[in-house]
Amino acid sequence: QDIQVQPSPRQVNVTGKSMTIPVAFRLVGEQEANPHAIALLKQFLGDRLGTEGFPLFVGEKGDRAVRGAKRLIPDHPEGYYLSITDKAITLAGNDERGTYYAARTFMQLFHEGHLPFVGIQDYPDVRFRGVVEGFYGTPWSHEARLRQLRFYGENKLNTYIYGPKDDPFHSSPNWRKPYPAKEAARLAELVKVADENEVDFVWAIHPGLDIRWETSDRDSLMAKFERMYDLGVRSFAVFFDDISGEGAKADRQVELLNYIDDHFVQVKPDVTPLIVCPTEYNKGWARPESGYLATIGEKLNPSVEVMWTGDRVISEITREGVEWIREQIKRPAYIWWNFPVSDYVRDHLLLGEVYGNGKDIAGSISGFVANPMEWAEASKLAIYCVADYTWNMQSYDRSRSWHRAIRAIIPENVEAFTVFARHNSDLGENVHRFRREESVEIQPVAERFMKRYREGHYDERDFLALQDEFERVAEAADLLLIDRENEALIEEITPWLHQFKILGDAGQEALAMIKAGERGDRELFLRKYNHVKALRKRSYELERQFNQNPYQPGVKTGTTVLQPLVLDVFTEATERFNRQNGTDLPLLADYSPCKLTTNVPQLEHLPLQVYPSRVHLTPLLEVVKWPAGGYLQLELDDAYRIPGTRLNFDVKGDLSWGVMEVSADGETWQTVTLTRDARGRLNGKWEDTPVKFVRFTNTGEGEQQVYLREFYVVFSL
Ligand SMILES: CC(=O)N[C@H]1CNC[C@@H](O)[C@@H](O)[C@@H]1O
Repeated sequence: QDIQVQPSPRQVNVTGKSMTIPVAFRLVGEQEANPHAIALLKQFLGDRLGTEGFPLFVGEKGDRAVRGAKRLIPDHPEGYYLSITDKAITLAGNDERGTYYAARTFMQLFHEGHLPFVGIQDYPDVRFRGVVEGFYGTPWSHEARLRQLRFYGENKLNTYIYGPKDDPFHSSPNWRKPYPAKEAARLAELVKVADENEVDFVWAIHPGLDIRWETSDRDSLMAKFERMYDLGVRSFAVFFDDISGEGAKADRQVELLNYIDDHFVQVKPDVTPLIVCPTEYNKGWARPESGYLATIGEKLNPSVEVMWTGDRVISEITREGVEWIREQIKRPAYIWWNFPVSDYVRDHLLLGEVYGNGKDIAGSISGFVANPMEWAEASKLAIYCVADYTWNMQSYDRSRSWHRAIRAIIPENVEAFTVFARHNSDLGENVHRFRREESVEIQPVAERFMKRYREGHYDERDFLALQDEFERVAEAADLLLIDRENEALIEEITPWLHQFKILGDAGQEALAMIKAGERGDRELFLRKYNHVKALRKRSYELERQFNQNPYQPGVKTGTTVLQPLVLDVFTEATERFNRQNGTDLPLLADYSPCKLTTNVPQLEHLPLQVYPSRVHLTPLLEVVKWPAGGYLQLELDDAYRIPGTRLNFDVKGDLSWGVMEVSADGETWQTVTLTRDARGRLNGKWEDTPVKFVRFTNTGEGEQQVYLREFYVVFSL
């Protein structure tokens, strides 16, 4: 039968035969085997375990219990040999973790009262596999982390890197300070549960925002690592990402890292290799003239792992890309994959398939950890697939893995969640220009239908297919809203489920407008028209109510295919009705009264948040390199007074290198006086004459490195 094991094992020999599950098992090898594997088996087998019964041999290579299998155990870290015959069961690890993984696979083979006769030889492609909790935004809760660690144990992920950007004891201002007692106790519990699930709990520190290259700060960092060691932490990382100025200097960073390696990691008996996230962590930012990567490659102790996000901040990982960086840093890169992280598109859920990474990169990397969404349960879809991909790349099948992930996460509502996830996977326009497929199956139907509808002869089968899809959307939302099997997941996605229900209803009603219009049924048409407008209004209100944050507030769903389809159908049907009836029913406002132009590369695709009388630039999480002469310009759709504009670049020095100006025609400009408030933000206004343009320019001599924390313009007629 089809042996379904997650992640997909390397070598599986099945005989096609099986046996009914023995009523009793007796463990052989308990004294020597990995205690976590033994604990897992005892918990799983429960009262089936006894002194009599079917023999279950468990142990590591060299242990007596599994000496007969010695030659069959793969000679790879975390490898294992598993066999089930009518005589005995053997779970033999190449090391302790391998035995644990053999037990995890064994547990998955129980199927409908039977155990298959099978021989499995298995081991992972990638040495370090897992998750880096490294996003901006609300850090995961303690309970969410505990659930994550157990999930990693189930999926043979061996690494969890604790590095939430907004934890003040991980980053500034308190990285020098010990955790308060309550947080310390929680971290100690996480370390314990990680250990039980054979996961390395890596504690990361992010000192670069304010580190001083003096002995005192070096000692503070060492002291903090010692305290984390006392809490049980045995794996450590230093993140130097998203910083500028003093902290970004490669030679200083290397000096500190080598000191930590020489005086902490190498002297402790049980600490795994140090991991660093460099400041130049992607190829788009690597500047050979800076010599940064060359310094890392030549001077950083070879035992230190160096993280890398790929060719860009958010990017697919390719063989060419990992070979390039390997040359630069003189070691395999430890991949920090920025997916499904959504801290730069916070109004979207990223529930789609994991794809686009090379299947030929295993030999060129040392690790692969995914940076997830702040929505821990929702992130499990992608994490499950990353576990499958990093364990056995060649056999990885993006669709099979994704469907299995859904079944693993919400087994009672697979169909509904599949519909929901299909239409919540793309990011929409974003500053990193990273996109994902969405609504793949229905997209060609939607495109063909709209084209032919506009031409006046759509295919009824397409109409019915779209109607059916919108019905499924509405049904899925309601089924998931009452789901109680994974309450933590439903709690996270509830705002999006409400939005999804509205989308399903609006889609059906917009299609009903077409039929009413064709039948000349004015009264019905107007009912449907008003219902769609009401649904759109409810959607906007929901956007203002949930998931408010200073970056991308609100709740977006189906933004790539279904939402545009509803708008297109509504608009076309209403325009036809107006023509046929001489009416002037208004269309749905979906305009943008503001256009951004810039010559600052990192700002070129910055989405705008447009409100009736305000426009905000989406704040950026990374350091912005603003070249001399670099400008950012907003063009409004009309001439307005500017009762207020605010700028916050979070720079310590003054902003004498920059100037804010306004113009009515884009030719003659007037300078706006900016005054700094108590929080260092620059405020200005222009009420003398109405203007259409607002711009900010680096009029200085050199490049400036700033954080785009806030930039908005309030305008009024
Ligand atoms: C190494 C890295 O990607 N650092 C940052 C900055 N880039 C991506 C962002 O979305 C963050 O989540 C992330 O923590």
